Amino acid sequence: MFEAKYSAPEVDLFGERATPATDDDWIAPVAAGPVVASLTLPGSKSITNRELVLSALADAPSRLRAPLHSRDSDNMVAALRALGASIEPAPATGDYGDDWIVAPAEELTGSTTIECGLAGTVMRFVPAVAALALGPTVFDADDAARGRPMGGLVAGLTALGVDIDATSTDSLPFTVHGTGRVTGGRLEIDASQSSQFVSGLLLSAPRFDEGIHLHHSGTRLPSVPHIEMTLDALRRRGVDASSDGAASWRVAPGPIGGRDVRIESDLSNAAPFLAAAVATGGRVTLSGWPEETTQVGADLAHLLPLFGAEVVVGDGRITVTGAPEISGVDLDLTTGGELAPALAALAALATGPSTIRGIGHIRHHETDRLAALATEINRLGGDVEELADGLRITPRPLTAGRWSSYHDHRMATAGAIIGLVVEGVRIENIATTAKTLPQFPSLWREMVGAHST
Ligand SMILES: O=C(O)C1=C[C@@H](OP(=O)(O)O)[C@@H](O)[C@H](O)C1
Ligand SMILES: C=C(OP(=O)(O)O)C(=O)O
Repeated sequence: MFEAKYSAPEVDLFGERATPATDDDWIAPVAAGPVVASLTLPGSKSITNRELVLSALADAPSRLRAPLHSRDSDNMVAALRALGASIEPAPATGDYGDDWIVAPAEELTGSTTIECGLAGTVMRFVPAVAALALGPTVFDADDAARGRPMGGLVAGLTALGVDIDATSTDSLPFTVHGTGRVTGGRLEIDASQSSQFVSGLLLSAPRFDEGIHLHHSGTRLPSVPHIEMTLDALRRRGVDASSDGAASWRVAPGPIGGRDVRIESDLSNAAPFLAAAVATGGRVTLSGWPEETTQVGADLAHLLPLFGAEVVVGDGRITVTGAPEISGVDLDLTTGGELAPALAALAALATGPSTIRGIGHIRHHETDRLAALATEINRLGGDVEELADGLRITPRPLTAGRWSSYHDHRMATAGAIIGLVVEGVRIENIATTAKTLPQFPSLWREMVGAHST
């Protein structure tokens, strides 16, 4: 379970304004004017955790350069070590901590317990690895994450002949009784609740006797770019992996190569920082912005202009310049649901109404994000209506108040965006940002405080 390794700083974060209240709430730093800042963000959660899994299943050692060090990636490292992989630090080649050298296990062994924490990538990617290990592996998670859906993955692995004990087939905890091999072959699953069910099967599939020919049978498929990220990561390691239709994928059996991989910055964690430029009419530059990527956060380059911002991408950087006013938007975010909290926060500060659709699945993220965003924005005086698959946001003047995080890093950072321009927003459990960005409070302070004009 989570230890206080990544606690929020208790010290003054932004002059007197950020002195913590009598409880542990974090007073969101208010921008004294347009925020003008340049930053580099740590590595991508989604790429780091895919590369860790592939490195642990590879046929030779790998080096991961500039990986993310956060609670989600630490949980992934611990999980793969528990199954027998060796993961050792090597001198840093990035700004945010050691590289990793990963040596695959000679033979994966179960008889262990894996704590997934709050990480969807651990609970959805590692069960198939455990099926390839010999012995039982128990999977559990924080109470807050035990309710996250697992049904599509459990049903898929079970259909492949993997023995899984569970009190509920749709959630943790459960035990995977690994036998050291999985036959694989043709499989149909319903991944409408999470693309991670698909990625979790594809990542281990080169090690299945017959690989996999996977079909999604549900009505909708969220977060498709994350499936493309999985296919891309497999191909870069020499695996024959492809999609043969919008909801069908093939991975051939065969070796996964060891690689020297540089992890890109996390472009989804870029969302609140770039949103700060939009919220304050300022200018924020992030370096480490890849020219080509499968990260859905790259879509911010065309999403933020819809709010009135100007965006320039090039030379490994993105610069977002906010306009004096924020426009309302009408967006379908089916492919990029993890960007929704930051964009909903901007919509709440806009001059006109917004609708964000295609994100029913984010009810299954760290919390029901549609309900959480509506509740928290409305608590500050906003007017947000929950739709079946999205939010309708009508801007109203917002006032000071408490913002609950629901153990959700992106809820905490959405509150920080609003707190830039609404004095007295107190964020409960800012430490939950450690899930993917332990440096959030200090980077935010640096951005707002040191560089405001
Ligand atoms: O595979 C991944 O790394 C992810 C897939 C997406 O999950 P969903 O398909 O559940 O939205 C995304 O929202 C999550 O943050 C990361
Ligand atoms: C949905 C998210 O996380 P997870 O990888 O835990 O699903 C997220 O980071 O927005």
